[in-house]
Amino acid sequence: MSSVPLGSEPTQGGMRLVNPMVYGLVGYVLWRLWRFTIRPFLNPNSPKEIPYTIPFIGHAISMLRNPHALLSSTIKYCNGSWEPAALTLFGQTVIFIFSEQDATEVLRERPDMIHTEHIKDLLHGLGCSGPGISEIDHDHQSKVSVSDGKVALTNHPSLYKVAEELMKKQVLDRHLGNGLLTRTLEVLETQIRWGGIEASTVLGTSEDGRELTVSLWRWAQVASIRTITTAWFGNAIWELSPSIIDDHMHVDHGLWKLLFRIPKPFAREVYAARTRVQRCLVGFLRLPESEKEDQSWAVKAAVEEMRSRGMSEEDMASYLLMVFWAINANTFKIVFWLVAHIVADPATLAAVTTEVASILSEDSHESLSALSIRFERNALLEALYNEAHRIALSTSSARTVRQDVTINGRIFSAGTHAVVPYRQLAMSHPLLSQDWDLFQPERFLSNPELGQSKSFLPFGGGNHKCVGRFLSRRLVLTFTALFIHRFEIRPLDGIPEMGFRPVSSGPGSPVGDMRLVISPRQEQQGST
Ligand code: HEM
Repeated sequence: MSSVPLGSEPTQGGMRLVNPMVYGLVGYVLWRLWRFTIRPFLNPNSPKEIPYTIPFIGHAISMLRNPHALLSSTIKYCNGSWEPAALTLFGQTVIFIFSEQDATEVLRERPDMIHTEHIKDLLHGLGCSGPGISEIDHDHQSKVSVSDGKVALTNHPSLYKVAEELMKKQVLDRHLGNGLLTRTLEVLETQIRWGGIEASTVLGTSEDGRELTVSLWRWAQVASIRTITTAWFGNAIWELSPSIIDDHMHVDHGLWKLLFRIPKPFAREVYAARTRVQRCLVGFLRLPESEKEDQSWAVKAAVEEMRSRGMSEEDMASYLLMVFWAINANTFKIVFWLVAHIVADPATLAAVTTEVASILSEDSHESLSALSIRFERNALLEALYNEAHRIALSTSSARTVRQDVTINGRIFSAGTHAVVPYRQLAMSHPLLSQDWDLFQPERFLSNPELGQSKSFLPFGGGNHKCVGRFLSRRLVLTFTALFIHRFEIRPLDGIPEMGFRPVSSGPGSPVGDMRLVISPRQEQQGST
């Protein structure tokens, strides 16, 4: 048998294969050395960069799988210093802010950071065209004739700025705000009547018809979304689309797919739901004014503004879809967690029942608005409400850095994004983080100022703080108080686990449901 000498043909072919692999490996090692050792050494004031394995993809897969686990390990990697840390998500550098001091700086109104890049991404995800996004995002100028045939330039602020002011005025102006609140509570009240329970909420009826088994998750959705939507858009919207609540849920659930621009074949459900809501909103735009006289002032004014700018009906519908999503995305989740935690603990249920009964017995002729203020001022209800927000926290605020800026000694480079994840921000506070996974309203009861802590921002902070925070609080507390006052409640399940989406669109949602057996309280039939 003749032996094959070393260095003959087959080995050269092997070398050809091996060479690119060796070059690749060397290149990869050099890249890591540069990126995670040399560069940080040369830029000691940049936020700490968290190493990753796959270039471009960075931490995106971990973020999609479990955002909070990724952020916890990031904080650990920084030795629990709560320093800002940079993660890479699909080629973009995102600096996560964890401390109260840094969050306050990032959230305050400042020229070097903008929040509209994220609004543009959201609008794109909700189907708005390029020209529509540009109209919504850009200030522009137009010529107007002045005296003697002369022409002057006049400034038009972007639609987003105009519409943001309309929203603020709608909820914060005394007259407009009170009107909206009254309407919200009126509709809400009809959702918590034995005779007003929506069929989709009911899972079963006892033989004698005196008890119903209901889905708490569905009830929270239906009551909140129906209430808020009716108060903002008026009743006619329900005639245009009976499925709008389910469609909203699909959009909310799959929003991250729209934001990450996942192709349609892999995200059919969310694209189909988005199309259905858009069609409904186009229908809403086409309704004669006489059929939507009960719409809110802000929606009417925003539509007039969009029409005066000559926007297409489709882009107007995408803008309204963004409003529809923003006003409806979060409140029902807090309703769910608050009621779930109260009814799961007999002692808490008994205490709340007593408190609510005492508030309601004080003056039986009080308006719902006046009652809702008294629910809000009740120390126990307030502590429970804050604790429900704390345990479900998952909202975040995002800003884009326009030009290099130094924040508390760290340089944030132009083009990077800064995100304040409110769950981790709260975890940086010793009282909020203590026994994090346990529902302990006592932490707020014994420290009433904790609810105002700058580490506890479920509604965001700074200039873009949620405009619906007061309305949402009234709605959640009024729902909870009347629900507990009007029904005998027996939970069939324990409190479900909390699930979080890859791109947080608000508080966590339950994984599963909580079934409740309810019957009307004898003494409540016919009264409040
Ligand atoms: C539990 C309920 C809610 C939570 C947790 C919540 C949370 C938030 C957060 C964190 C922000 C700030 C986003 C940022 O900094 O970019 C925000 C903004 C906003 N929220 Fe809410 N929200 C809730 C309910 C509502 C309701 C009921 C409305 C409508 C009445 C509403 C309307 C808005 C609007 C219009 C903005 C944008 C404000 C701006 O950019 O200036 N929200 N919300």
